[in-house]
This record gives sequence, structure tokens and C-alpha cells, in this order.
Amino acid sequence: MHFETVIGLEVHVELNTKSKVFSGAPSHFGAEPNTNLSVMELAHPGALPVVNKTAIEYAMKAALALNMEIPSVTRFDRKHYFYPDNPSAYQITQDKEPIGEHGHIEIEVDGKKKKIGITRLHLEADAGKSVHKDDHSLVDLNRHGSALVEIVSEPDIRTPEEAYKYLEKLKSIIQYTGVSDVKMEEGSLRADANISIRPYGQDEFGTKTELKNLNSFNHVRKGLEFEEKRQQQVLMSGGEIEQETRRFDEKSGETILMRVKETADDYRYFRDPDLGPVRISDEWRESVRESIPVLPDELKTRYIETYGLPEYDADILTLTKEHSDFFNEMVETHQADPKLASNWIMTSVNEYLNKQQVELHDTEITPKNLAEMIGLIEDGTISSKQAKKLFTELIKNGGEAKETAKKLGMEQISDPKVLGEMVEEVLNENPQSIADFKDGKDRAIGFLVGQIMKKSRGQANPQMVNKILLEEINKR
Ligand SMILES: Nc1ncnc2c1ncn2[C@@H]1O[C@H](COP(=O)(O)OP(=O)(O)OP(=O)(O)O)[C@@H](O)[C@H]1O
Ligand SMILES: [Mg+2]
Ligand SMILES: [Mg+2]
Repeated sequence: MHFETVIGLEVHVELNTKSKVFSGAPSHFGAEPNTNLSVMELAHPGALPVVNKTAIEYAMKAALALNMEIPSVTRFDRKHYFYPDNPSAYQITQDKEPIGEHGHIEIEVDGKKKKIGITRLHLEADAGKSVHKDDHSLVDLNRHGSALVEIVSEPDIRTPEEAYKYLEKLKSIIQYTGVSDVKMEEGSLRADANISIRPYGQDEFGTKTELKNLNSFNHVRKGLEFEEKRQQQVLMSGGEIEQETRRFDEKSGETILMRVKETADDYRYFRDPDLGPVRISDEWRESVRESIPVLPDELKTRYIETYGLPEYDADILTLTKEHSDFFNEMVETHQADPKLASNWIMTSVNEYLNKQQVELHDTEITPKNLAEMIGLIEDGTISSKQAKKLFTELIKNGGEAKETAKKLGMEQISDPKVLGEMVEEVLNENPQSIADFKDGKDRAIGFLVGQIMKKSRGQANPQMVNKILLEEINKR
């Protein structure tokens, strides 16, 4: 039997507001445990929430960037559950009237574009953290009450690869808006994946399982691939899928049962009586819309249409804001050739970042020195082989391209007189190669060029060597 996979993603994004969503306590990452607190987070009797206006605006910004509609009134509800890191025993969230609804983003898989619907985006208070040590548990409430948005996709995703692309695109859009750092490793972006399968042609969805503990987009993809196969095996062997929450185990690459959901959780949602409705006027919504910077899709089109870049390049350059800002500055401020700039960023720069597991701002390469370096290749001052070495030096230790090239003794020899003498010497030393070339063995030229490069310790300008060499051979 053939099955179709159905996937829906829940993504939590922590907003980078200075203070928490319902109190004035600070909310920066990395503080000493239990220092980002106020009476609100501790749920002291009588503590009252006040909604953070910036958090509302950031949530609106994210919603608009995701093509969502924003209603004129949005409200807050209490979602109840007991947990040691939740002193009030409820979470302030939004149930029926979220800030954003009916959005979508466009992804591309194997050259095919596809729209993935986004059901809703709502604003809520993040939870605290329990840290388990030996035989006891510690509670850190620093994250408790930080402004969090949950972005819920429609079950429109059909493959683990589409899920990966959706996350990549969502992350890049949110990053461009500037409302979150979207760093999975710091917990400012977290994803849960819901997945079910059904026989092809069947209308109803199958029973879904929910994957948690996904620490990277790669794990999302791997976890979904495993789960897809596991569910198929269960159905093929006559079993039934249980509605379960499972976690992804990175060591084995398998998903492991955490708990079975027999019924829907009873959160006893009700309107938070301490928080009034938030009214969103057309003017407010439109002023937030205007504050949204150019988003990756628009930038991508601009790269293709204005700079003539292939779609492939444009995609990679717009994956992070840091990359496209870097590229823009190379091209606009330092007049680098767009295609050459793109090539260097996509290959050498990205290879270095992947290998060292760092980000652009952690390195010493700048739009200025990379653009200068490309200029040196273009005007023949350095060879492309030398450029590779110079690049490594620049990205590690920085410096101006020209000066660094000089320091590394890299300037190319382009003086025809000096090159002419070298050609002369090499030809005199290798009469057999000249004869071979005249017999039609083109490979002899390569050998001769190699000898000249060797003589010049790699500094001769190869194009000029080629030209002079051919001229001289033809004279003999
Ligand atoms: N049969 C299904 N197969 C795969 N995905 C599904 C299926 N039904 C729903 N989904 C997806 O599961 C997700 C459900 O998220 P939602 O936040 O609405 O509910 P929840 O996870 O049950 O609630 P909570 O946020 O309290 O955990 C959505 O992304 C939705 O598209
Ligand atoms: Mg949810
Ligand atoms: Mg869920």
C-alpha cells in the first residue's frame, strides 16, 4: 500500500523585547538563574499583568511578514497546567482570538514552489526551566514570562524535506523582521512536528504523533523520516497508530515514546480577567506594516532581476540577513562584481563558516576586504590560486587585501619582459616539448606553462605566460 505523509509544524519564537511580556522584569538570555524576576513571575498574590506594547508590535510584525490577517481585537486567556516551573499553575496565552490568522509562506523543493498555510500566530508567556541534577530538580524562572509567539502551520506539508524548507524560510523571514534572534541553540526558536500518514486517495487524516526535543532543523527532518517509516510499518503489520508524543534521540536517530495522549489535554481555557482586550486600529497595524524591512523573497527577486544572479545564488544569499547585508555592502558600497561576490560568499565563505561552526560576524572577513580581494584577482595582481591563500588569511586574521597580499609576497609577475626571459629559458631547456607541440600534442603546452610557473614560484600571471609562450613557440 502507498501512503501519503501529512505534517504540521508548531514553531515557538521568543521575541527579543527588553522586558517580559506581562511584567517589567528584564528578559535577556544568559543571566544568572532566577535574576530576571518580578512578583509576576513568582505569582505573588495581587500581582497584576500589564501587556508589553513592544511585544504586541513585534508579534504583529511577525504576523504581517507571514502574510497574516490581524483582527481589530485580540485577547488573552489562561491555559491551566501544573508544573514545578510554573508558580501560577496557568500560562497566559491566546486561545480564540490570536494576533494573527490565515497566513502562508512559499517554499521551494526541487525547483517547485509551494504555499504552506499558517493557521495562527499567538502571543504568550514562555515557561520556566527545570534542571534535573542527581536526585533533585532545580527551577530557573528567568525565561518564565518572556514574550513568546507560537506559529502553527496548516497540515499542508507532505515530506520531511518540505518541513525542513518551511523552517528555513520561516526562520529567515522572522530574522529579517528583527523581532527575534531565532537561535535554536539558545532556545529562541523551537519546533514541534506533528505527523500522520494515510493511504493515497483517502480524505481524512490519519492519527498523528507529535515529535518534541528537536534541536536542529536536521533533527526535524531526520525525526520525521524515521516516524514516516515507523508509522508505515505499524499500519502494514495490521496495527494502529496511537496518538503519542515522541522525542527524537540523536544517537540512534529514532523517535522514542514519551507519553500517550488518550484524550485532548484539559487546559480549562478561560479569558484572563486581569487583562483587557487589545484593540488594533488600522493606523496602528499599517504603521507596523511600514516598519517591516525588505523581506527575503523581495530581496531574492531583486538579486535575480537587478544583478542577474541565478535563483540558486539568490536563495543562498537570502538565507540569513547577515549574508544578504554582507553581499549588499560588497556590491553597493564597494562595487564588487555581483556574480563574483556571490561565488565567494557561497563557496569559500560558507565552507569556512560550516567547518568552523561560526557565523559571519565571528570572522575577520568584511565586505570591504573581500571586495578588494576580488578586485586584485580581476586586475591580474594575484592568481586565483593565490586568492585562496589570501582569503584564508583575511577570514582568519583580517587586514586590507592589497597590503596582506604584499606581506604574503603574492604580487603576480605581469611584466612582459621578465616573463619573456622565463619563457626563453624554459623553451631552451625543453626542446622535446616544442617538437611534441608541433606534432600536434597540445598537452606539451601545459607542461611548459607548469615549468614557467615553477620557475616563478607560482607568481607568474598564467594568462600572460600562455600568450607569450605561444608567440615564442610559433617563432621557432
Ligand atoms: N492528522 C494530522 N497529521 C499531521 N499534522 C496534523 C494533523 N492534525 C493536525 N496537525 C497539525 O498539528 C498541529 C497542531 O498544533 P496546535 O497548536 O493546534 O495543537 P496542539 O499541539 O494539540 O496544542 P498545544 O499547543 O496545546 O500542544 C498543527 O500544525 C496542525 O497542522
Ligand atoms: Mg500548539
Ligand atoms: Mg502541540
